Amino acid sequence: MTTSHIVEIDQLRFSWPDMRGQLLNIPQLRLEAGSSLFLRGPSGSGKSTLLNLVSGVQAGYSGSVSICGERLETLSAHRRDRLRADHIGLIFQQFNLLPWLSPVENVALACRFSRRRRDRAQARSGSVQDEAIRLLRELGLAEVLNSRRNTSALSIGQQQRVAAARALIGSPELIIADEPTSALDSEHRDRFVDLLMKETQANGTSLLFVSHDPALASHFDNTLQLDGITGSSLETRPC
Ligand SMILES: Nc1ncnc2c1ncn2[C@@H]1O[C@H](COP(=O)(O)OP(=O)(O)OP(=O)(O)O)[C@@H](O)[C@H]1O
Repeated sequence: MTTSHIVEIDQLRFSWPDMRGQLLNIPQLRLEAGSSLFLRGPSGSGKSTLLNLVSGVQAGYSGSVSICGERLETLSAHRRDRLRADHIGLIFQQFNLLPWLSPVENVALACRFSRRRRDRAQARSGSVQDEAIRLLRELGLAEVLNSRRNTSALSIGQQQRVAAARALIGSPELIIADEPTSALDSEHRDRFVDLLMKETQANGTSLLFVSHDPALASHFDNTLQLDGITGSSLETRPC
């Protein structure tokens, strides 16, 4: 990797086929290693679409999107999948955990798709399993390690922290979190964001975090406001 920018966007324009006007129009965006960006905007303004472009799931844009120095539009779908597995940890709104697996197995799963993350996890704790346990402990989930419950028996807040541990294992350069706090009350929400921030800062990991909730913006280095088709733009500014 030859750049300190984990995400680099230049002249990005995107619209869905049946849309009048551009949904996304981002002249330039840089996310440095270890920095955090809060992405907000009204429903339908294109937040999830932007995350899908950045994570290489959605193609068909003009301009350039680079992750860890690799321009996604020059890569095959297979190379984009590889890049995502190796360098991006994803936390989804619905967590997407496998309910029949234990919390440790869910966390370890991320290393199954990436030798790079597996090697990093092993280097840190001796084995993927021990690194999963370390992360779950760090995230305040020691109690679920001692129980034999599978993941579906956990509370929403516990599932959310399992999802965060799964995103963090193997130290990917970028964590992308899509509305991970929408099911939480304000106290649990703040605690979760603080924990996530602490873990990403300790690893020098960049964080791209989407939420409707403006109260969270103060936790982040920068805010990007999307205005959808009407304004179709954004500004990056310190909070
Ligand atoms: N696969 C798709 N095909 C066509 N249009 C789509 C598709 N996915 C999203 N859209 C449209 O793109 C616009 C932006 O959707 P997107 O989900 O990115 O917004 P969002 O800001 O994440 O919204 P929310 O906050 O409600 O999740 C919406 O008008 C949506 O209907």
